[in-house]
Amino acid sequence: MHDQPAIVTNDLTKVYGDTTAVDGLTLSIESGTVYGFLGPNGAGKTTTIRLLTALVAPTSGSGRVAGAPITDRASLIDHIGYLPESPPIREALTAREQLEYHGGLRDMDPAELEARIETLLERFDLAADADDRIVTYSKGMRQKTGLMQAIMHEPDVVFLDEPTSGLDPRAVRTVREAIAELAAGGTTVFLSTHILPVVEDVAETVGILADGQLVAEGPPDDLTNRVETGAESSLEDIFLEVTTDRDGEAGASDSVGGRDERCSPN
Ligand SMILES: Nc1ncnc2c1ncn2[C@@H]1O[C@H](COP(=O)(O)OP(=O)(O)OP(=O)(O)O)[C@@H](O)[C@H]1O
Repeated sequence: MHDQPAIVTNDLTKVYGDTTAVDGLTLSIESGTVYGFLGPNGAGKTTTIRLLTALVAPTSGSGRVAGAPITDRASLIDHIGYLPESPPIREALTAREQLEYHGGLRDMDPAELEARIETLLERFDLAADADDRIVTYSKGMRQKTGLMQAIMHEPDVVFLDEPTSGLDPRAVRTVREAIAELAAGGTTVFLSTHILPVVEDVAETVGILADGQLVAEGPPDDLTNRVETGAESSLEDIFLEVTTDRDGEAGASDSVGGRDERCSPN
């Protein structure tokens, strides 16, 4: 696993009618790293994740995740975890029941499953609420339940779409620490978020998408050092610079950040 990139794509493209949601995306993401995936609304981030998790088929191009082709969901499924923006959890269940149900779907050994659930509930501060119905949970508690579900089978690669959305600062910190722990344990984390400080804190590499194209990529420090705005430069500066066109509208990719502008991740 460590000899090959965890995620590789080659010219990956997804077209919906007149919209090219993902446009010739070529990625190579090392195992055991956190990749921060940024982009304005509608840039194609969720579509990219749906391609990489075999939920939609590419129009053209190819990719592999944990060695499995992204067109082969059956091969891919054991290797990946996915926390979508709205986690697929059942309101009528308790968190414990939800996790048991999900582990059952994944054919996890029952004793191993129970131990794993206890560990996760403690880790995410949900042990005291684990036997209450999810319908009574706050947004943050639901988000944490979704995150536990995404990582409970210890996937090689986990895709997190806005994992800190709706969380209070303490819960954000828990999630940030969990992401760092996952990566330290060898899991590759593909993190899509609008919350730049979280990315700056945890990601080894950042990719910025605009109009379906990768317009900047590199370690956060390298990206921010490229912006000549003096001491105030930040990931927010680079984000705004590469996703803003000459008319000052977000989302264009043909001004500052053509593909040639990308930093090398190395
Ligand atoms: N199933 C679909 N059918 C048609 N168009 C779609 C579909 N899914 C996404 N799109 C379009 O593809 C483009 C990219 O959408 P996507 O949801 O991937 O962006 P995003 O970067 O995740 O946005 P956000 O940050 O707002 O979640 C948008 O123009 C969207 O309208």
